[in-house]
Amino acid sequence: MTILDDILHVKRIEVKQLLLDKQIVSCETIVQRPSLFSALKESARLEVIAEMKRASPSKGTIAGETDPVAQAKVYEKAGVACISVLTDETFFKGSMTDLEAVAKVVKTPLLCKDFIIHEVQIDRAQQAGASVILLIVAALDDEKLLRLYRYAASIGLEVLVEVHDVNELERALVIDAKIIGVNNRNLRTFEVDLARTEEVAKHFPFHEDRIFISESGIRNSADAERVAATGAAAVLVGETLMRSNDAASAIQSLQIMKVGELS
Ligand SMILES: O=C(O)c1ccccc1NCC(=O)[C@H](O)[C@H](O)COP(=O)(O)O
Repeated sequence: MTILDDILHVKRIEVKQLLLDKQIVSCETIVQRPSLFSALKESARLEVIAEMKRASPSKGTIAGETDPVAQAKVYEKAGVACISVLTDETFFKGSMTDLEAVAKVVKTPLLCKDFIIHEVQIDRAQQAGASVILLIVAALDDEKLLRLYRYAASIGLEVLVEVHDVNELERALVIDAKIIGVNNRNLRTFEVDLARTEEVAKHFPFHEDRIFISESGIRNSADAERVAATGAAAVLVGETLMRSNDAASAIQSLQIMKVGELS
């Protein structure tokens, strides 16, 4: 059993509850936000996807009392490409209320960071104001991955498809995922290793119209430079920004020029 198995067990219970909740209805894009894909494609610098993360299975409480609205405003002012809000309550102490509150105050692309296994969660994310959802390849079989990806796209959402290794990258490419993130965290040991990004990057079809992102364990500009060298368009950063006394400066130190863009 991995932490992912434990999380998915809770998600199955949550989905049953959501399906009973008649308030959740599919709705065409409620909030118009800029495209994450376009923002990352057009940028000359390594972009930051900044995460609102109160706690995690690997670290326990990180910043439990943080005001998500204040944090999101700092992120947006610092020019992040996207704000990610962890909405899982049981393992990350996040909530849909956090996402709804953030959605009201920012205009940037907004990622609902959760463990999605059913369409009703996608509807809920959109209803809360998200413009991007996460699909974790390790959590889904091929049929469900494709079905959820197509469903999200059909209601106007962008999808960050998360992989951990080259096999999962191949599965993401089979569904023609356009935005693919490598999570550097081993879900069995919680160890983070940026070599995961480097390994997957060797097999990533950069010549195609796709975006490559590195997620987890990014702490400083040296880490940013290391993953930027692989061809990553963005880093997804949670803990480092949540623990920082000056998140804006921390973000700035990660927004480095991409290799080949320096003149
Ligand atoms: O963060 C964890 O402990 C964790 C454990 C199990 C599954 C997922 C987990 N994290 C979710 C994330 O993807 C990260 O919050 C995100 O990539 C940011 O990571 P970091 O910058 O290392 O906080």
